[in-house]
Amino acid sequence: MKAIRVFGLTKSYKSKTNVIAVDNLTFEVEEGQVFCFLGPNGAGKTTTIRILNTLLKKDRGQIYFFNIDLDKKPQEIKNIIGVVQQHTNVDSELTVWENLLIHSMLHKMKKSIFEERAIQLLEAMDMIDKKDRFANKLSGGERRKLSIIRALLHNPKIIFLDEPTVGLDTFTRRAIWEGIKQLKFSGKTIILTTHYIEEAQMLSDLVLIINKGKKLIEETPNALINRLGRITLEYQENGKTTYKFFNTSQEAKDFSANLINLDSILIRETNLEDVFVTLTGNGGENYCNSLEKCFP
Ligand SMILES: Nc1ncnc2c1ncn2[C@@H]1O[C@H](COP(=O)(O)OP(=O)(O)OP(=O)(O)O)[C@@H](O)[C@H]1O
Repeated sequence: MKAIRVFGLTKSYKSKTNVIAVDNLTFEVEEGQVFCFLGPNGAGKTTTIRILNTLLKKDRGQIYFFNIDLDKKPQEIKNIIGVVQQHTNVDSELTVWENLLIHSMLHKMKKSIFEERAIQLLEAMDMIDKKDRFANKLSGGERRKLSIIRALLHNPKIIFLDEPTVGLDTFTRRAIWEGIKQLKFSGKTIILTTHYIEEAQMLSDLVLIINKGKKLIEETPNALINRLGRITLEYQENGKTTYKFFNTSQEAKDFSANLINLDSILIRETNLEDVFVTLTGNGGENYCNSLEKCFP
């Protein structure tokens, strides 16, 4: 079953330059998948996510969550999604427990169900001993955990995580990765945006690469790597690094045999970051932005 279907989504900001932030975007997300948006700064990821989260109005396009039309039943959709925004937005003046209680009231949860679920999630996220602490006395990682617990409290079917691990230490980041894997295991659909491409490669079933508001490609990480070539030859010549992609190590070795006077040379496995940089040029002016050019 499709958890999300988006057709022709378009959004402009009416500023001096009239930016088209999202340009005729169409994609589908299968239930139970981890679906990741990748794109350089300003690509249109947050705009797309905010529209899907009912926080921003679109100009054009249709959006369905489990066949429910977002235009017709936004409240019904709010009840089946959980949202962790890019900037943690917990209420600093309230305790952890009070933050959760207010969320449960907004979602009209029964008190007994709220208490049971809140304790379960606080324990799972190793936050139970912080339950009576004011949110402004939590560390950045603890506040992020609180916003994740809050997003999960009403047991949503679809969870949006906008850069969930930015600024977190290695241990907290790994704990959140484990949490995402467990959510997927329990059948939840997860929409992830991240600038950590190794995170996208490790967690995602499907990746949608977006640049300048337009979809470039939507495939599994593995298929994207196969398109480019599974082996990367990376060499430095006069301080300039060149990357070449091959299907086998032997092809890479044969090619490198003809290279002379190199500063350094490395043959390694291709990763999703190589695909991303090839497709988007890391947001620079000479980005490829064309599948035919990038993957002839
Ligand atoms: N409120 C706004 N008013 C005018 N332009 C905006 C507004 N919000 C975003 N934009 C522009 O829309 C485009 C897409 O921005 P968006 O925040 O969706 O990108 P993003 O992919 O999430 O970027 P990042 O990775 O930097 O968070 C950018 O050109 C941005 O400058």
